[in-house]
Amino acid sequence: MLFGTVVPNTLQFLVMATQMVVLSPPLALVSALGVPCLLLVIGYLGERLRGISRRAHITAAKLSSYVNEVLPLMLVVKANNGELNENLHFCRLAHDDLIARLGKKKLKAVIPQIVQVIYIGGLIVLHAISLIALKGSMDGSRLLSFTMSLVLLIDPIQGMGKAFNELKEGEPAVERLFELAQFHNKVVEKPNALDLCYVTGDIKFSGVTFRYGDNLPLILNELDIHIKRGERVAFIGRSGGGKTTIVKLLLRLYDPLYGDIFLDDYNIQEVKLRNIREHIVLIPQDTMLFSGTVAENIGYKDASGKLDMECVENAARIANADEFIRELPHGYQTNIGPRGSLLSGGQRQRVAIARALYRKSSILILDEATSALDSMSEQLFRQGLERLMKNHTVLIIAHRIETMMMADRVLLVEGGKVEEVPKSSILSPDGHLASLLNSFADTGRRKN
Ligand SMILES: Nc1ncnc2c1ncn2[C@@H]1O[C@H](COP(=O)(O)OP(=O)(O)OP(=O)(O)O)[C@@H](O)[C@H]1O
Repeated sequence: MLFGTVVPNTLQFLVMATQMVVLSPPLALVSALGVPCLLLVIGYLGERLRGISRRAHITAAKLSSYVNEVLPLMLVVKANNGELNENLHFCRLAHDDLIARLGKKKLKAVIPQIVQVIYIGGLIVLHAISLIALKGSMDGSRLLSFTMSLVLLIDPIQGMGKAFNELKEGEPAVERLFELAQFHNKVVEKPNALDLCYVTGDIKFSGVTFRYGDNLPLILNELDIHIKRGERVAFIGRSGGGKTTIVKLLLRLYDPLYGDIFLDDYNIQEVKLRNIREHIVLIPQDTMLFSGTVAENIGYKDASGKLDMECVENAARIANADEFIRELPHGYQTNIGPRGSLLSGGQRQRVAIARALYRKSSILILDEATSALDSMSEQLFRQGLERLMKNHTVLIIAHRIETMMMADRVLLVEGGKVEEVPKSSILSPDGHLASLLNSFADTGRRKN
């Protein structure tokens, strides 16, 4: 823009203005009075364009975030006869976006015309005044040359105006970028953080108190837990009780308000963030796969950037996934579609186990899915899980009794604290835990 528009237009402007001063200094002075008026008009129109561009950015962002949200949920939309509603919602957002973009295009198209009309109007008035004022003191050819210079001045003025408007149009996008760049992550790694190459998997929460925001209730209140290396611990409790929050704090997605969390006796706030997440592998409730091949999904984020196919296949075999992967059209190189949509729920879960095995971490977090698989898939998944759990410290957010029984200890998360409950009480039909589990189930049923 600098060399394409600003420099040539400035040069042309200076040449024409000099010529006008040489031809008639008093007329040039009168003409110069018109420039600030023109700049004011261009400035005003530029501000309007900026406002309309900002609105167009917002409507486009709303439309794209809506599409991103609703497309993956298409199954839920169709199953609930929500097509009409979603269609209307989409049309409304698309219409808003269309209006904002059209407004921007119209203003951009009309700005040069407005500037031209004002300029030509000014030119005519100036001409009339000069004819009366000079009363023949300026000969016809000089007046014609002066007028021609004035006419040719419109091009550089419009060129500069266009450059100014392009700047104004781009300003909202730049402002948004600056806003994003100024976002500060609350979890900050210390400059001299430790590089922990290996951990055995011993975890300690000491007096951990946490809330998500200043005015939000405490989720954890002086929580103490010690999970020894190689231990399997199941967390149970009411929905919203804070089980997932414990896991998020361990991954250092948030920092506690008070208290400390230790990994192998190292306070995690003193350890490099990358290290913490290297040693902990998470299998979330909703298995997250990416569009790409099965092999890429199993070896997701291999730090070396190169997939070790032997390790990928080995992980898939242990996870009971190798057999179905080999039956796919291109085996491990089959593209599994957006979010792994070409695989069944059970297959996706086994790929997730294979991914966890590939990572070779020492701590495993399993957030058990609440929806059950069919019994064959469930059996294959559990077999894979059992093999994965070996040599790991395991934290399970458990919803089903079978999963609780896989753990060495069961911790009940209640009122911001944890209480260990004997496994025998899970199976006892009239025990304390049985009635609690029933009350969780009732809460779940009421929610549904
Ligand atoms: N990012 C967040 N911001 C504000 N509140 C949150 C956030 N995430 C969770 N919460 C709140 O914190 C509480 C504990 O949530 P958490 O996800 O830990 O529960 P949970 O025990 O894992 O529940 P579930 O069994 O239903 O998954 C809930 O009341 C929830 O609404």
